[in-house]
Amino acid sequence: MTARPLPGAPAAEALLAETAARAARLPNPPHLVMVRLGEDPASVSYVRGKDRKAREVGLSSTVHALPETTSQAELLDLIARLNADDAVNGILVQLPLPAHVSEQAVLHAIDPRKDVDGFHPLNVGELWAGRPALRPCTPAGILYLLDHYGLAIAGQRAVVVGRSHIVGRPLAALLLERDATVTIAHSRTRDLGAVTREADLLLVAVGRAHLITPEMVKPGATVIDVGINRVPGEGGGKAHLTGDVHPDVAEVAGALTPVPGGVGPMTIAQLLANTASAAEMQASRLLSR
Ligand SMILES: NC(=O)C1=CN([C@@H]2O[C@H](COP(=O)(O)OP(=O)(O)OC[C@H]3O[C@@H](n4cnc5c(N)ncnc54)[C@H](OP(=O)(O)O)[C@@H]3O)[C@@H](O)[C@H]2O)C=CC1
Ligand SMILES: Nc1nc(=O)c2c([nH]1)NC[C@@H]1CN(c3ccc(C(=O)N[C@@H](CCC(=O)O)C(=O)O)cc3)C=[N+]21
Repeated sequence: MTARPLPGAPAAEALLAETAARAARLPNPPHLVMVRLGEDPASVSYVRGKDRKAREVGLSSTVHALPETTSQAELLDLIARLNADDAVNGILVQLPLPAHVSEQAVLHAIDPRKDVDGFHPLNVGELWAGRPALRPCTPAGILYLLDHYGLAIAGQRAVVVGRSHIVGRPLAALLLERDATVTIAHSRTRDLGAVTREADLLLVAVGRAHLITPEMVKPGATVIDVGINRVPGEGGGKAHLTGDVHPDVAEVAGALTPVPGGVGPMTIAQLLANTASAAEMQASRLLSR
């Protein structure tokens, strides 16, 4: 048996088309502002990809590429100006930040109504309370992908491997909201394979190439591979990307997302959908004040 592939592109295209239609209904194109510090190649490439897609769907997008040495005070000052600017609907500060800048201070500073990453503590709290709010892009994008392919969530045994604030924890919250029975595994989990083998729906966000091997997967399970690992090319050849899930898992799983081309495109599409949501909420607030 070989697992049904779950490519991100068709699901991402559907979400991007919905977003373009919502953007066209607003008086002005939703405006996303992204801020990055330094020249980390992965961050440069991700921000460029988001900026390009934003324009494709009729959003406006501005990138502030600041030097690595930018002080925390300067960054907080920029965020304050973006918060106060009614022409800015969404703000994203690319992570990770340099060590001299407190991630917590930055994420607290962003106006929760413009927090298109869903990382502000107010939005985190609303998420766990099951109330409407801006939701983190990778987890929300994964749920959209599951729905797009008609894969069941309610009543399923879901195992999330990884408990980061950007993927694992919010993903667990969204699955719980959709009535899955959720387990969160992490680096201190004993006998990881025994836990993952219980999963009808296995979602892996760790950042270790090929951590999940076939004997760790229940036959027929749906496997979502969030990991993005850069593997240097052999003998100085070109580097390539690989996931947290071993390719042989395709022989056991019922369905499996590829890396690249799986969850990554969903993250970008969801970010733009969140920007449209933020703009819609702000437009209705401006009308009523
Ligand atoms: N496709 C996409 O859109 C995105 C992809 N990513 C990718 O997803 C991966 C995870 O990212 P992120 O969540 O930010 O990573 P973090 O490094 O923040 O978190 C990794 C998590 O994995 C856990 N972990 C580490 N080793 C093991 C192990 N051997 N067994 C079980 N759990 C383990 C850690 O546990 P503990 O808490 O105990 O330390 C931690 O909770 C990365 O490859 C990243 O590049 C991230 C965001 C978006
Ligand atoms: N404030 C903030 N918000 C984020 O959402 C955020 C962040 N910081 N920091 C880093 C992580 C990572 N992330 C990805 C986005 C797109 C792809 C993506 O498009 N991946 C392509 C491949 C891209 C490539 O070729 O390098 C794919 O999987 O097909 C991957 C990873 C968002 N993150």
